[in-house]
Amino acid sequence: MSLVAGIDSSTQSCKVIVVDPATGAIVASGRASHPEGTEVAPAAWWEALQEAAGQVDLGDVVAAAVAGQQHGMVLLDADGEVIRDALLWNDTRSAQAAVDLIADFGGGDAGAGAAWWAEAVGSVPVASYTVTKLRWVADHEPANAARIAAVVLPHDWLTWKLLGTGRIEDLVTDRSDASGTGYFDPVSGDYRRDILAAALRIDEAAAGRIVLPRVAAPGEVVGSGTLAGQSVQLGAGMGDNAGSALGMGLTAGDVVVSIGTSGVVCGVSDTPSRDASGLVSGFADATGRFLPLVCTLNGARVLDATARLLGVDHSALSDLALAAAPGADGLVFVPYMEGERTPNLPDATASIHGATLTSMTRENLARAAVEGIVCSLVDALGCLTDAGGQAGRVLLTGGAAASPAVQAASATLFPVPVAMPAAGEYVALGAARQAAWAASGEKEAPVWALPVEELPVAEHATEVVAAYRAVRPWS
Ligand SMILES: Nc1ncnc2c1ncn2[C@@H]1O[C@H](COP(=O)(O)OP(=O)(O)O)[C@@H](O)[C@H]1O
Ligand SMILES: O=C(CO)[C@@H](O)[C@H](O)COP(=O)(O)O
Repeated sequence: MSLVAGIDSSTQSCKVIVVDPATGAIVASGRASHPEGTEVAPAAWWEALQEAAGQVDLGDVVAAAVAGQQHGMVLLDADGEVIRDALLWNDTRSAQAAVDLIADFGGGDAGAGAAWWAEAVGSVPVASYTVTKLRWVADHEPANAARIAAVVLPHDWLTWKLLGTGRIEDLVTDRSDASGTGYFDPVSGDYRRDILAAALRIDEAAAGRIVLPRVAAPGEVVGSGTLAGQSVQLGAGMGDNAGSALGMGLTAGDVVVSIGTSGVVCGVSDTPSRDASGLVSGFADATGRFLPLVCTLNGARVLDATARLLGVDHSALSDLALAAAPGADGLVFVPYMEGERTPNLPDATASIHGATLTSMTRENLARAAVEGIVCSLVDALGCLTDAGGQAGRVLLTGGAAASPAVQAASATLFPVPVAMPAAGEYVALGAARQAAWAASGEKEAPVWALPVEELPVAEHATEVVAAYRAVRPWS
């Protein structure tokens, strides 16, 4: 039987799954960790991919695709060598570059600049986007900037490594990941060389000579490559959030809430999003549609830190949280531990409110951390719907979705029903689905069932969200 492989090269790890293309059933999986930090040598992703792929039998695999963490800036010189470590989506050093780029295109006026960006590329820059990282390199590392021959994203670079030609002219990407760069218009499907030029402070002729990966069509075979010794056909790959949307076969009205390193709320749409407030990113999906998305910097790692502090594992942290009453006896945790992206508060820190001699218990702290993350994503869902997004149901996914306490808090805090897709790696599954699509040569992706469990509809704990909103540092 012919099989396909899906790869999820995300912030903390690389996962490889082997899938039956007829049903979408996962027959094998492997995983390897990525290094800590917001600045990473791309070679570490390649090593992790080899390690994870080495854990599974690829003998019958005929096609593969890579989904990757979005926005990371990978700079290549004319020989295809990496110029400096990649700056990841959660590296906030380019926050001022974002402010400057907005002002530059608004004649010095931030509001006009934001409107210009939303119209030009669907999103208003924040530190996460590749374009701001390029400006940062131009301003702080001119010698590196002068060597740039190609700019790619993590998934583009891995796909190119799998293709194995070593020629930067063979770099390829897809519309979903290109739409997170800040210099690609997801509506026209064209790169904006004028924006690239402005970001790097070079003229447009020079920007025109920089190789940007060719934007392949959804379902296209971009070439043949080698995955851990196995010859495979390669799909174009995608950004990881477009991957989970494709893996779940997302339809209008269903909203993915992912609690991985990032917190993400997104849905598919036939129409582009152009939110000049900057809260909603107007990305593309991996099928030819759009993927309006709200992303926070503080997802599962807030629970990692809380569990570490309390000296417990995730299972015990969940037990502690469930032992406390909803609202944690007034303890409120605003989880902006890594600064925040939505809202754009790159220098923010986390804060704990309502601590008294009685409320400051281990149970309440665990509960407040869980509720803080979920409330930040309730805010994110509000951003999406305020901008016109539909939300009939939440599909909860990402590493922290395995926590019973997170599931319980989600069921009571989101204002719409919450469902749990059956345990699975949906980003990698989306990549596998694209690989199956490419290998089939069909016009549409194969249809795979999505088993879900609806979480019991509990009474909505609006007072918990209200208590959170009363103390978060914005309104
Ligand atoms: N049962 C759990 N409860 C809470 N957090 C968890 C649990 N299992 C894993 N995590 C956390 O989820 C994160 C990994 O999720 P994942 O979606 O794979 O992240 P990413 O895609 O960003 O690498 C880690 O921070 C991990 O500690
Ligand atoms: O920046 C974004 C989306 O805009 C993040 O969602 C990254 O794509 C990283 O994803 P995870 O590793 O947290 O899944």
